[in-house]
Amino acid sequence: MNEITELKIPDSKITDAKARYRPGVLKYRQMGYWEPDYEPKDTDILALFRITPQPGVEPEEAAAAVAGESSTATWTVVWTDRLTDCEYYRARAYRLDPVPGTPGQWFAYIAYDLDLFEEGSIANLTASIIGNVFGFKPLKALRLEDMRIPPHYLKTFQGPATGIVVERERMNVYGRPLLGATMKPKLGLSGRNYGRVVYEALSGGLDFTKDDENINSQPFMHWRDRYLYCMEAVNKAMAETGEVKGTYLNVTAATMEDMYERAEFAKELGSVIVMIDLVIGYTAIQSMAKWARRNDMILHLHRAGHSTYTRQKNHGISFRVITKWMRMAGVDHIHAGTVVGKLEGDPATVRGFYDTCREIHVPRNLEHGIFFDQPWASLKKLMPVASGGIHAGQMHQLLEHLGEDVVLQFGGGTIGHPMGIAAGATANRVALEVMIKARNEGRDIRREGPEILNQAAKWCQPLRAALDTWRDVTFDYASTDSVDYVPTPTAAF
Ligand SMILES: O=C(COP(=O)(O)O)[C@H](O)[C@H](O)COP(=O)(O)O
Ligand SMILES: [Mg+2]
Repeated sequence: MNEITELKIPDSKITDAKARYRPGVLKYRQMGYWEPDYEPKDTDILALFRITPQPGVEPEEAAAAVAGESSTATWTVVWTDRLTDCEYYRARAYRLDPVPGTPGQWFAYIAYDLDLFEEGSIANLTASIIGNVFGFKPLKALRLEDMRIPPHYLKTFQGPATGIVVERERMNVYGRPLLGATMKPKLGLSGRNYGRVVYEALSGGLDFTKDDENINSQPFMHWRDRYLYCMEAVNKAMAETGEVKGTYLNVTAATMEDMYERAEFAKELGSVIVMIDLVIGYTAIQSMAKWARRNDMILHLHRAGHSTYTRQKNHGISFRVITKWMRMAGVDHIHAGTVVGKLEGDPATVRGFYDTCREIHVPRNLEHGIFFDQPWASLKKLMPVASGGIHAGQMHQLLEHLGEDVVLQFGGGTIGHPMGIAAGATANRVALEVMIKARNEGRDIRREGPEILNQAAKWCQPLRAALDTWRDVTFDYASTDSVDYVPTPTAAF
């Protein structure tokens, strides 16, 4: 019989110092990482994990393990525990709720003291919160569903470099979504042909065109070539239409130095916007956000790669958390889903992402997957971007689901138009303008939308052709990333 048993140590937090700091292995609960009575402080960073414990692992122990491994604990008692104010620094799992309708999964709430994190660093925040724990053996799966970032910590971040209000002022577009197009084919066009597409799309009525996520500087089109032809197209389209136009020049590259060089050239050529991909990493994103703020540049973020870890409900990170981190990191645009397009997008879940981008204060709303009240502490608003398999025939649905502060981006839905690229752009612009007008006149666009489009198609041949080509195209598949919420009057939230 060993001494620990002799001391009759409890299965919960051990208060006897001799038993607690004796060399050996303790349960995370015994080390104090499960504290159901804990009242989170206003300054605490809160995380909500969906945990799926291995068979035989109690949910309290699994939650305590996540709190422990993401803060001060390791698998065994260490001498240095006694040199640390563990009582203060320890993260605490303080609440567990079974996931409605999903046996074996739990929502675990964990509180982290502000002192555990470096100011203004997404890298530091994430190295704790998602550092080791996702590979932890007692868990079958783990998902970071949501976080509450207190204003005290938010205030150490820059937030969006430009923000929705100033972006609208720079673009001189008010009262309607902005319109864009992603270049297609993604890869293989020469710089000159690429520039032609930009010109056609912008002169046809779009506000923006954009590089796709994987257009950087390949052998078929080096970046300087692309930037030069694109900006020639932008300038020509602006002169012709009298409107402000932009093209997201993707500055994603292998090193920060390369990205800065590309961004500087974009600025020199007069671009109002540059673009980065999520795959460059949090630190690079924050660096580019600071560069964008210093250089009066709108910063577009393509969420390339996110679905590798955001889409499955039981493991990874919800995109609502990525959205939150990106608003803190300081980008101005973020791809946030279309609902009706070709890519994953449950309506309620997407609504939660959009609120996280655009609201000054996001109240807890379990139906939209929002677990915490989130005040945004004056960080500017982040413009959501709807992109992926959308077309003019869905304009009423897009407006209904996504609202007005959004960029609607039609790649195939512009460049695939049977009458040409400029006609594709015109079809989208006309569809948008008539739908906004109808909405402003108080019409029920959800019900009357198709008829409103048909009426406009009588005088707008490009819109007629767009509707004839794509009207029946829908992507009806079940969403994988839906919200687990069963409304009951007695729900103890
Ligand atoms: O290529 C496209 C859109 O092309 P198209 O308009 O031809 O479908 C974008 O990269 C995706 O929409 C990104 O997805 P998300 O916005 O979900 O991150
Ligand atoms: Mg793409």
